[in-house]
Amino acid sequence: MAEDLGLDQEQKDSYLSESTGFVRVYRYPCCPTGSGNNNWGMDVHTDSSVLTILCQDLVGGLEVSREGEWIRVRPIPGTLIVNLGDMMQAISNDEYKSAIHRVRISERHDRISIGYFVFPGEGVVIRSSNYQPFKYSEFRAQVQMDVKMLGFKVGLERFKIKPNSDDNNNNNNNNNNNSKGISSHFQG
Ligand SMILES: O=C(O)CCC(=O)C(=O)O
Ligand SMILES: [Fe+2]
Repeated sequence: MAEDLGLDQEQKDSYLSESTGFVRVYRYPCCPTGSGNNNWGMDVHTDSSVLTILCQDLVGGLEVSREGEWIRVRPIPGTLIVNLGDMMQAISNDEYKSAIHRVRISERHDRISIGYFVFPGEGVVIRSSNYQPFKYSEFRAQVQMDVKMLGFKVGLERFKIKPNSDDNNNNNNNNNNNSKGISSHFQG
Protein backbone atom coordinates (compact mmCIF):
# COMPACT_ATOMS: atom_id res chain seq x y z
CA MET A 1 0.00 0.00 0.00
CA ALA A 2 2.83 2.36 0.86
CA GLU A 3 4.29 1.71 -2.60
CA ASP A 4 0.93 2.25 -4.20
CA LEU A 5 0.66 5.63 -2.47
CA GLY A 6 4.14 6.59 -3.59
CA LEU A 7 5.41 7.12 -0.05
CA ASP A 8 9.15 7.58 0.25
CA GLN A 9 11.17 5.61 2.78
CA GLU A 10 11.07 8.37 5.39
CA GLN A 11 7.28 8.63 5.16
CA LYS A 12 6.93 4.85 5.39
CA ASP A 13 9.07 4.74 8.52
CA SER A 14 7.41 7.67 10.22
CA TYR A 15 3.79 6.87 9.36
CA LEU A 16 4.10 3.25 10.45
CA SER A 17 5.94 3.42 13.71
CA GLU A 18 6.77 0.27 15.59
CA SER A 19 7.35 2.17 18.81
CA THR A 20 3.93 3.77 19.23
CA GLY A 21 1.74 0.72 18.50
CA PHE A 22 -0.03 -1.24 21.18
CA VAL A 23 -1.86 -4.49 21.66
CA ARG A 24 -5.30 -4.82 23.25
CA VAL A 25 -6.93 -8.04 24.33
CA TYR A 26 -10.71 -8.09 24.56
CA ARG A 27 -13.10 -10.48 26.19
CA TYR A 28 -16.74 -10.02 25.28
CA PRO A 29 -18.83 -11.99 27.78
CA CYS A 30 -21.83 -13.66 26.17
CA CYS A 31 -25.19 -12.09 26.80
CA PRO A 32 -27.85 -14.78 27.00
CA THR A 33 -30.68 -12.35 27.59
CA GLY A 34 -32.70 -13.41 24.58
CA SER A 35 -32.94 -9.74 23.75
CA GLY A 36 -32.35 -10.49 20.10
CA ASN A 37 -29.55 -9.52 17.82
CA ASN A 38 -28.74 -6.08 19.04
CA ASN A 39 -26.27 -6.71 21.81
CA TRP A 40 -23.24 -4.68 20.91
CA GLY A 41 -19.85 -5.46 22.38
CA MET A 42 -18.43 -2.48 20.56
CA ASP A 43 -20.52 0.18 18.90
CA VAL A 44 -20.06 1.45 15.34
CA HIS A 45 -16.71 3.19 14.96
CA THR A 46 -13.58 3.63 12.90
CA ASP A 47 -10.14 3.02 14.40
CA SER A 48 -7.89 6.05 14.78
CA SER A 49 -4.81 3.99 13.88
CA VAL A 50 -3.03 3.73 10.54
CA LEU A 51 -4.03 0.11 10.52
CA THR A 52 -5.20 -2.49 13.00
CA ILE A 53 -4.36 -6.17 12.84
CA LEU A 54 -7.03 -8.29 14.48
CA CYS A 55 -7.04 -11.89 15.57
CA GLN A 56 -10.52 -13.08 16.47
CA ASP A 57 -11.56 -16.45 17.82
CA LEU A 58 -14.16 -18.64 16.15
CA VAL A 59 -17.20 -17.12 17.87
CA GLY A 60 -17.50 -14.32 15.32
CA GLY A 61 -19.34 -11.05 15.76
CA LEU A 62 -17.17 -8.55 13.90
CA GLU A 63 -19.14 -6.71 11.22
CA VAL A 64 -17.89 -4.24 8.62
CA SER A 65 -19.98 -1.68 6.79
CA ARG A 66 -19.66 -1.75 3.02
CA GLU A 67 -21.71 0.56 0.84
CA GLY A 68 -24.29 0.90 3.58
CA GLU A 69 -24.61 -2.84 4.26
CA TRP A 70 -23.30 -4.72 7.26
CA ILE A 71 -21.11 -7.68 6.38
CA ARG A 72 -20.18 -10.33 8.94
CA VAL A 73 -16.47 -11.04 9.02
CA ARG A 74 -16.53 -14.82 9.13
CA PRO A 75 -13.83 -16.20 11.42
CA ILE A 76 -11.34 -18.33 9.50
CA PRO A 77 -8.89 -20.29 11.68
CA GLY A 78 -5.30 -19.11 11.37
CA THR A 79 -6.10 -15.83 9.62
CA LEU A 80 -5.68 -12.23 10.68
CA ILE A 81 -7.92 -9.31 9.74
CA VAL A 82 -6.39 -6.00 8.72
CA ASN A 83 -8.57 -2.94 9.27
CA LEU A 84 -7.55 0.39 7.79
CA GLY A 85 -7.84 3.28 10.22
CA ASP A 86 -8.34 7.04 10.10
CA MET A 87 -4.63 7.81 9.75
CA MET A 88 -4.42 5.66 6.63
CA GLN A 89 -7.39 7.51 5.17
CA ALA A 90 -5.63 10.83 5.80
CA ILE A 91 -2.23 9.65 4.54
CA SER A 92 -3.81 8.29 1.37
CA ASN A 93 -5.87 11.43 0.70
CA ASP A 94 -9.08 9.41 1.07
CA GLU A 95 -7.98 6.85 -1.49
CA TYR A 96 -8.23 4.21 1.23
CA LYS A 97 -11.18 4.55 3.58
CA SER A 98 -11.12 3.90 7.28
CA ALA A 99 -13.19 0.75 7.94
CA ILE A 100 -16.51 1.33 9.71
CA HIS A 101 -17.09 -1.63 11.97
CA ARG A 102 -18.80 -2.91 15.11
CA VAL A 103 -18.84 -6.03 17.26
CA ARG A 104 -21.95 -8.05 17.98
CA ILE A 105 -22.09 -10.08 21.22
CA SER A 106 -22.94 -13.75 21.11
CA GLU A 107 -25.86 -15.04 23.16
CA ARG A 108 -24.05 -18.29 23.87
CA HIS A 109 -20.28 -17.90 23.83
CA ASP A 110 -17.76 -15.49 25.27
CA ARG A 111 -15.61 -14.00 22.54
CA ILE A 112 -11.89 -13.18 22.66
CA SER A 113 -10.05 -10.96 20.20
CA ILE A 114 -6.60 -9.40 20.08
CA GLY A 115 -5.88 -6.17 18.24
CA TYR A 116 -2.53 -4.65 17.31
CA PHE A 117 -2.93 -0.94 16.57
CA VAL A 118 -0.27 0.78 14.47
CA PHE A 119 0.19 4.56 14.72
CA PRO A 120 2.42 7.21 13.18
CA GLY A 121 5.58 8.06 15.09
CA GLU A 122 5.30 10.50 17.97
CA GLY A 123 5.45 14.08 16.66
CA VAL A 124 5.16 13.07 12.99
CA VAL A 125 3.11 15.53 10.95
CA ILE A 126 0.64 13.89 8.56
CA ARG A 127 0.45 15.83 5.32
CA SER A 128 -2.13 15.32 2.62
CA SER A 129 -4.00 17.60 0.29
CA ASN A 130 -7.46 16.86 1.75
CA TYR A 131 -6.54 17.52 5.37
CA GLN A 132 -4.80 20.21 7.33
CA PRO A 133 -1.36 19.04 8.48
CA PHE A 134 -1.75 17.45 11.89
CA LYS A 135 0.01 15.20 14.35
CA TYR A 136 -1.63 12.06 15.63
CA SER A 137 -1.45 13.51 19.15
CA GLU A 138 -3.60 16.46 17.97
CA PHE A 139 -6.08 14.10 16.36
CA ARG A 140 -6.31 12.03 19.54
CA ALA A 141 -6.80 15.14 21.69
CA GLN A 142 -9.56 16.35 19.35
CA VAL A 143 -11.30 12.96 19.49
CA GLN A 144 -11.11 12.98 23.29
CA MET A 145 -12.57 16.48 23.40
CA ASP A 146 -15.39 15.57 21.00
CA VAL A 147 -16.28 12.45 22.97
CA LYS A 148 -16.35 14.52 26.16
CA MET A 149 -18.28 17.48 24.77
CA LEU A 150 -20.51 15.83 22.15
CA GLY A 151 -20.63 12.22 23.24
CA PHE A 152 -19.20 10.90 19.97
CA LYS A 153 -16.08 10.94 17.80
CA VAL A 154 -16.17 13.36 14.87
CA GLY A 155 -12.84 12.11 13.58
CA LEU A 156 -11.20 13.20 10.35
CA GLU A 157 -13.99 15.63 9.43
CA ARG A 158 -12.47 18.00 11.98
CA PHE A 159 -9.29 18.21 9.93
CA LYS A 160 -10.76 18.22 6.45
CA ILE A 161 -9.91 21.19 4.26
CA LYS A 162 -13.27 22.63 3.38
CA PRO A 163 -13.89 24.02 -0.11
CA ASN A 164 -14.22 27.79 -0.19
CA SER A 165 -17.98 27.61 -0.60
CA ASP A 166 -18.57 29.46 2.68
CA ASP A 167 -16.55 32.42 1.48
CA ASN A 168 -19.73 34.31 0.61
CA ASN A 169 -20.55 34.53 4.30
CA ASN A 170 -16.98 35.15 5.29
CA ASN A 171 -16.85 38.03 7.71
CA ASN A 172 -13.08 38.30 7.65
CA ASN A 173 -12.77 36.93 11.14
CA ASN A 174 -11.05 33.91 9.72
CA ASN A 175 -7.74 35.40 8.71
CA ASN A 176 -5.67 32.94 10.68
CA ASN A 177 -8.03 30.05 10.25
CA ASN A 178 -5.58 27.70 8.59
CA SER A 179 -4.59 25.65 11.55
CA LYS A 180 -7.47 26.49 13.86
CA GLY A 181 -10.45 25.62 11.72
CA ILE A 182 -10.81 22.27 13.40
CA SER A 183 -11.53 23.79 16.77
CA SER A 184 -13.70 26.63 15.52
CA HIS A 185 -16.77 24.52 16.25
CA PHE A 186 -16.06 24.91 19.91
CA GLN A 187 -15.58 28.63 19.82
CA GLY A 188 -19.26 29.35 19.43
O1 LIG B 1 -12.92 -7.22 18.87
C1 LIG B 1 -12.85 -6.99 17.66
O2 LIG B 1 -12.92 -7.89 16.81
C2 LIG B 1 -12.68 -5.57 17.15
C3 LIG B 1 -12.20 -4.61 18.18
C4 LIG B 1 -12.19 -3.22 17.63
O3 LIG B 1 -12.86 -2.90 16.70
C5 LIG B 1 -11.33 -2.18 18.24
O4 LIG B 1 -10.69 -2.44 19.25
O5 LIG B 1 -11.27 -1.07 17.73
FE1 LIG C 1 -12.17 -1.05 15.96
